[in-house]
Amino acid sequence: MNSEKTHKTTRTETLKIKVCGMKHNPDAVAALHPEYLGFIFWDGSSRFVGSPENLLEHPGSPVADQVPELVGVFVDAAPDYILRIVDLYALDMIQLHGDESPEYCQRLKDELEQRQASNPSGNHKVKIIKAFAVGNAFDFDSLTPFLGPCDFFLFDSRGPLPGGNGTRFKWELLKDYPFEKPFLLSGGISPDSLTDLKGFMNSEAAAFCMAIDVNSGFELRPGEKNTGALRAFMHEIRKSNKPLA
Ligand SMILES: O=C(O)c1ccccc1NCC(=O)[C@H](O)[C@H](O)COP(=O)(O)O
Repeated sequence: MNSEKTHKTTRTETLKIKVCGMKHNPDAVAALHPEYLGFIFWDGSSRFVGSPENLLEHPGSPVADQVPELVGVFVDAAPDYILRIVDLYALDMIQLHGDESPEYCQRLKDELEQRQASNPSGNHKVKIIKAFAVGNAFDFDSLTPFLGPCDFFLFDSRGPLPGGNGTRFKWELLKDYPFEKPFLLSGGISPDSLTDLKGFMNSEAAAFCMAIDVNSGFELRPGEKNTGALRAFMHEIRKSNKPLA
């Protein structure tokens, strides 16, 4: 076994769960204690949480008992818009789900760090997730410029929409992932994915996978999650959720 392989089969963290596309029942989903809850701030999505004007009428967190970390999902949005939503919703993470460049990500990171530094009570670091759409092949080297500005990567399936397409990509492509940057696995995950997920979790492709992202595969309608299906799914994942030795 070469040293690269030895290194890549050591997953030391248990996998976390992100439930994305919250709109109609965020509190019920938060009560299941996923580690992350995602809210879509792109008005082309059927899961769009509302216009900034609506949000201004309801400032503060959309989740009453805010245990999970809150993730705002944006698609090629103006940085000022993102920063406004970060404040309104007390976001913990920003997920960039469009064609944002490394320079854009860096500017956003700088802005967030400046705001953190100028807030005397603020040790709250807002993290950046950059999402990438994966087709039949993927050039991981193209991600090198994103390593500095981004805290996490997210791999989703390429499709007609920027996200929420409900389709899977070939997870085995991730065995060629060359970085140590933790990533989220996303795209078309549903209750039917459990067997494949267990296989994935035990494969070297999952070495740097930090979370599983679920969305349309657990919906009663766009933005309303099926909490029964989620509870059963999360139980199964957590039961078999051991880091590799
Ligand atoms: O979910 C959406 O409507 C959406 C729209 C535009 C950009 C991103 C969006 N979702 C972001 C996510 O993180 C989803 O969980 C991810 O795309 C996977 O969705 P699905 O294939 O439905 O599981």
